[in-house]
Amino acid sequence: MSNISTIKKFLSLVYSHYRNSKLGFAGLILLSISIPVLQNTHLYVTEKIGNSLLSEGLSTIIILLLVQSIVFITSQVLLMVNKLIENKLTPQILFSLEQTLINKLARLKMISLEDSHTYNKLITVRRVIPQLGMPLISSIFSFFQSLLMVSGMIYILRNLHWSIICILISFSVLNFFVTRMFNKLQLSIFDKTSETIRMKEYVSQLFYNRALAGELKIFNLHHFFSGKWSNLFWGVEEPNISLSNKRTYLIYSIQMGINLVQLAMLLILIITSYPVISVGSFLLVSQAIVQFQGRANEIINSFAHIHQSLVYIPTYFELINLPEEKPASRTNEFNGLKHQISITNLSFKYKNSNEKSVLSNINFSIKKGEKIAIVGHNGSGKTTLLKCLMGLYDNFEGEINYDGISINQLDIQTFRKKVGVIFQSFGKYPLSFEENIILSDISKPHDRNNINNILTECKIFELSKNLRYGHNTILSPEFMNGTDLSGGEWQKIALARMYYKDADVIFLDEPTSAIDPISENEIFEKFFSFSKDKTSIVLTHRLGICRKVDKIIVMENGTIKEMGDHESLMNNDGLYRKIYESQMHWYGDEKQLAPA
Ligand SMILES: Nc1ncnc2c1ncn2[C@@H]1O[C@H](COP(=O)(O)OP(=O)(O)OP(=O)(O)O)[C@@H](O)[C@H]1O
Repeated sequence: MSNISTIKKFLSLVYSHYRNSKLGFAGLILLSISIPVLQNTHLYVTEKIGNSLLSEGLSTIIILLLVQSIVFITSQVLLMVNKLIENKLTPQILFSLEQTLINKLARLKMISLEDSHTYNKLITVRRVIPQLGMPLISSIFSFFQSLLMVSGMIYILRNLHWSIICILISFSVLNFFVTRMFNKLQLSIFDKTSETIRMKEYVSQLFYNRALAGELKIFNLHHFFSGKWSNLFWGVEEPNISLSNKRTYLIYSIQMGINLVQLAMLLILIITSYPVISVGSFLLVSQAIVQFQGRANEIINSFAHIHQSLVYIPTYFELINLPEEKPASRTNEFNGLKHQISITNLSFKYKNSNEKSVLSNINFSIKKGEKIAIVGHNGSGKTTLLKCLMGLYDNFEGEINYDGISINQLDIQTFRKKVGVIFQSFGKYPLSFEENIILSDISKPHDRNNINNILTECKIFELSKNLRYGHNTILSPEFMNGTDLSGGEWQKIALARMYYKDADVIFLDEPTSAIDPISENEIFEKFFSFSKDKTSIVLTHRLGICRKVDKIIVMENGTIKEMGDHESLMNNDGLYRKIYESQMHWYGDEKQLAPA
């Protein structure tokens, strides 16, 4: 895409959010024409005043002074209006650019959200986004405004020798190339350090993370991480400092050169024109020479900013154009499972996992209302399988069909409305106790009785009553009057959150890992009565629940190692029996164990 069309595309994106601010944009265009005209007029009147000092009467001089004041005040008023419009549009445009990005993130495919390239681009864009909105538009206006002024000044300087204009212009051209070179160097530093910047931000967040505060103290990690942070900090800053120093030396040297040349020109002007030159002409030409360079620098700076933005705008568009998870083919509404979920020859690999399949050739089916447990050692692929079944990854091989329809063709909105989940690392939001529960379906009308019933089912009704502000207590001690819950209490909140949603297919990824075995038993009894007609898939390392499910899937290295109910797997004398035997004392089940 050419630079012009990139800018056009970006401006039309910005403008599409501001159809109502037509007046503001029209005002900016009008102002960018009238301000330089007035400023050149001011210069012209200054010349007239200078020329009148010796030759004209007092009244003419007073009139000219009045005209000069009016021109000056009007241009100040216009500059003020210009600034007021910019003040109004700056946050609005920033808001719309950020909002577009946030909304895009919500629609991105899970696979993009787990890709480091996406995050590198995000960090770049989030850093420069404040420069891409109104500052870019201002630079475009300022570029044309300064061009207009410089043209006016060239007219004023027309009587000087052409070489003077050429020298002035050549300094500006030199400035332009220097700025361009530094922009390029800055960008390459930015590209090279974006991963380090992200790591630095991640490490610095560790110091503010309440959940890690204890671990950092006990393992005495503060020193280790602050050393790491310090290396990362200087790893990012050192190349910038060295570049900034080079830039400063060069820019100031050029500026000093310019000042010397300006001085030389004025001397030449005086020596060659004395005593013919009038005071007015001398004032005009000397001001024009100085202002010419100032304006030429503004042209360079605005151009440099436009040029720099042109480097980042494509990254913004790359993010905006990342594939979304809602292709047109997803038209089949899902109103709940009627018959079964069938998984045929399912294989999956992560983009960054060295071509190694995390799931290989998985085959099984789940009938409506069945309760399934998926067990297996760490890293055997359980969570990945769950994410595929929930439709979070669509780049798998094989088939996942809900009632015969491929999951990749189900309408996402209706499908997600019917799916409930508790992830291993579920959200612990700094919101009130009640908000933490109703988050799973915020569109549902508020029903206090329903919420209380759910709290009773999840054994947290008493807890909610004992909190300082009851249901309104903020579950985060970092905030005023906030409090925290234990790991097990948080898991009960997550269960309550899942119950609150009227889901039809339920996925639980280790929902009770932090709950004591007795409460776990009670919770599962309740869960099975709650989910009587629902289809549930539970991932767990604690096999107590497996005695109550219809089917157990035992996974190893991304494949299904065993499948069946508790009795048949115990008779198998395989992996399942081995894991179960190691845990059965938790469930008082020693007596039930028959020799294989
Ligand atoms: N986003 C990812 N990118 C690359 N590899 C991943 C990603 N997520 C998981 N893996 C890898 O896939 C394999 C299976 O992980 P998964 O989380 O599915 O296992 P699991 O059986 O749920 O483990 P656990 O019982 O510890 O939760 C692991 O080797 C893991 O390192």
